Amino acid sequence: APATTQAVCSDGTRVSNEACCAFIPLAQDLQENILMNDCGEDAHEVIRLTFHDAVAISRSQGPSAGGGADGSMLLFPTIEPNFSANNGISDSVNNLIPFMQKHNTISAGDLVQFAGAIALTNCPGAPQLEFLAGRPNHTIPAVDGLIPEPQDNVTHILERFDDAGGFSPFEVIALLASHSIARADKVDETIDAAPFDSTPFVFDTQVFLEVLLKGVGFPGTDNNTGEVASPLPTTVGTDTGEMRLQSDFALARDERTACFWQSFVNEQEFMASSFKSAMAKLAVLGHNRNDLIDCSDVIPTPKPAVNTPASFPATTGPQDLELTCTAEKFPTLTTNAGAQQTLIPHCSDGNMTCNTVQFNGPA
Ligand code: HEM
Ligand SMILES: [Ca+2]
Ligand SMILES: [Ca+2]
Ligand SMILES: [Mn+2]
Repeated sequence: APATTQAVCSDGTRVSNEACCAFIPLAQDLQENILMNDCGEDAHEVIRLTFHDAVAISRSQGPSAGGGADGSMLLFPTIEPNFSANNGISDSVNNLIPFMQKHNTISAGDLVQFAGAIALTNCPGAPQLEFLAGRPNHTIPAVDGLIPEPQDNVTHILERFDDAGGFSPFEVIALLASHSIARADKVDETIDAAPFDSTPFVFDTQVFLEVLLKGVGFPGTDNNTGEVASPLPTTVGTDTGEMRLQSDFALARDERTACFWQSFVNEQEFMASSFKSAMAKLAVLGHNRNDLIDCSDVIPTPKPAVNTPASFPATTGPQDLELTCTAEKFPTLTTNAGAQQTLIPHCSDGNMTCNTVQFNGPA
């Protein structure tokens, strides 16, 4: 039977609840004014913000520690963005603050999670996230110390995710699919936008492969907290070499998580659906799902996957794998041709300076 719908928005979109209509012009505004249909820097930063807003909640410390996915980062822009684990988050906070005034029926918590879901649709291969609306604006700033840092050990990271929202080790690794579309600006302040995999504009499984390879060097300086050697460190001009976070390195090799990590290599659908499930949990931290309205029908279909299998980047190969999961067979993958490391482009369109937006703001 055809799906029944409860409301038709002014642009003709059919939605299950009239309350979802307000998000359609917001999506358009976000794309036109910050995201520009690109899986670039601004999209990445907003996706990181969904995590840093949501994970700041604690089952052991109780409600006074923070309200989870509540938009506190936007509502208290001079407090949380100053925590060291949030270094760099001010860019996305300042970019989103103007949308609170322009779309003032939408709460800050909804804005953050919705903007992240829209940003993700710009990344080929990403899942269409669930989006639930109705997070209230009554909230408090989170306390410092709740955001995982790359120098944290595996025990600490797994305990933090459990304390935040009962995430399993499998769900933690699934969430790190996000590092397939991620670059670091602050871990090494001497370089800009150091990617965590060779395809930072595509939501693919390369990050799960590349973090398993032997590290050979650093894209910038070699003495940064939370960074270890990467397999593709060559930097030329604005094309910054790959950076590896110590936390990703450790999670890929630890006996509690290595098999989960390895299980995502070259498994695009499995990775995307596992990420989607874990993100559905993250996005409602601090709320009861049943109090929210399902507005998933306002999230567009993401750009399709590129559908190239995972492959060893040129200069690397199976001999560089550092596998600790013995329970699973590692997939057979091809190696890209080339005697030298292929540079990782700085912009998704191949240009040296990218189309990015930065609004000034209080953060
Ligand atoms: C163990 C947990 C995690 C740690 C230690 C961690 C750490 C980091 C660090 C240090 C950066 C670089 C920030 C900078 O220097 O600019 C980063 C970037 C990023 N992280 Fe994570 N992260 C974790 C989990 C997650 C999760 C669960 C998400 C899910 C949404 C996420 C999404 C991102 C994104 C999208 C970026 C890229 C931002 C950009 O390119 O500007 N991270 N992460
Ligand atoms: Ca929050
Ligand atoms: Ca990627
Ligand atoms: Mn960045």
